[in-house]
Amino acid sequence: MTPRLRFLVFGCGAIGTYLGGSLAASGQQVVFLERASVAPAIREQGLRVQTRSVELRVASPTLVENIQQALELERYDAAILAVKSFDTLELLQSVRAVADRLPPLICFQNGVENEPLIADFLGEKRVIYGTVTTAIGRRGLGNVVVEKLRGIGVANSQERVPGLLDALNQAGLRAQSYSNGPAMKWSKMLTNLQANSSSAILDLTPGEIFAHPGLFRLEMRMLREALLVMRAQGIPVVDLPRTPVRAFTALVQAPAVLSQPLLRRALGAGRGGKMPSFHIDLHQGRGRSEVDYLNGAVVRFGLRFGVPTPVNQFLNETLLALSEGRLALETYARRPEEFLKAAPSD
Ligand SMILES: NC(=O)C1=CN([C@@H]2O[C@H](COP(=O)(O)OP(=O)(O)OC[C@H]3O[C@@H](n4cnc5c(N)ncnc54)[C@H](OP(=O)(O)O)[C@@H]3O)[C@@H](O)[C@H]2O)C=CC1
Ligand SMILES: CC(C)(CO)C(=O)C(=O)O
Repeated sequence: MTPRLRFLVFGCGAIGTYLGGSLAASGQQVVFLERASVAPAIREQGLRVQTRSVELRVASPTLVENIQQALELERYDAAILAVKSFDTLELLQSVRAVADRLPPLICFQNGVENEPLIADFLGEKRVIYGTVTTAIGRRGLGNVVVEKLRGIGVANSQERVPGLLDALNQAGLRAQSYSNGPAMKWSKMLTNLQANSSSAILDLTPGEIFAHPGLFRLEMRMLREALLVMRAQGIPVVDLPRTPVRAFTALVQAPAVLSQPLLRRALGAGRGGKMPSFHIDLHQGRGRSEVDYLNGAVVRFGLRFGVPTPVNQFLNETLLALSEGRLALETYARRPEEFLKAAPSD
């Protein structure tokens, strides 16, 4: 058993509860920083992580509501960043003044722009690239279910990473180390892009989207744009924990007769029983969406590297308009033909 490590977890939502709850249940010291509006209720109820075989419970988790309280309690070995990408900037602004007292942040968020932003605010030494391929559903405050256990990835960019990996593995999180952080994050983004925005916009399951020939073609064009943007930057595709991203990429480039049935099956298995996160956020009326950090990132990097990305731009703009209430939810709901008419042509 490695010595007890001290973790600070930013955000006690699906991923924060899963990672931090698993670490706490395995004997590591964990402090969660959550919003003041929900922290007392989570503290009272405790944490619950339901896996297929066991239910982990943390009866009295330590929750704080601001960074000063967190720093009064401990000196940390690592922090875990588990807020949505649209909350990263506000969080970094709230901790910037105490940057020199913070440990490195392992960034487990989806998207490819969080780590550079953390480095800008807190310095290169305080960022470790991370990824989660296990799918987690949120049942309530501090209450999550492991929909599909795969693992997590952590870039081996600092001396302390092997010790952190041991602790993560002892907690059953199936951690693997990666030598190329950006390749890990971009490869994860490829998997997140699949049927995510289209499922939210159309209110269809990923299976329904991949079964429709026109929607399938549009998805493949969107993914090929993302692959070209990666290639323009010299970022390779890598496999992720129990996620064969390279084989997936080969299928995206193959003829539809071959790829469509295989991708339909793989996509069904990919997210467990969970609808893609953009669908959940849109239909829960969250008012914000991570789409601008996934499809939107493809567009921004495409502009920078001279790669046209019209399909990603269309999906990003449409889903942002729906999320912000500028477009009615019914506009394309279960109306693939209308949606395809509005999409950029081949
Ligand atoms: N769920 C999954 O299966 C996976 C998710 N991810 C990624 O992990 C990241 C986190 O996602 P997920 O856990 O699902 O998101 P959730 O919305 O479930 O959790 C984020 C939590 O952080 C809280 N929060 C936001 N800002 C702050 C802040 N400044 N201080 C304290 N708490 C804050 C949020 O509160 P509030 O809701 O009030 O804003 C919320 O409770 C995302 O980037 C996601 O894409 C990656 C792999 C799998
Ligand atoms: C389910 C998973 C792991 C893959 O798409 C994910 O990243 C998410 O839900 O945001």
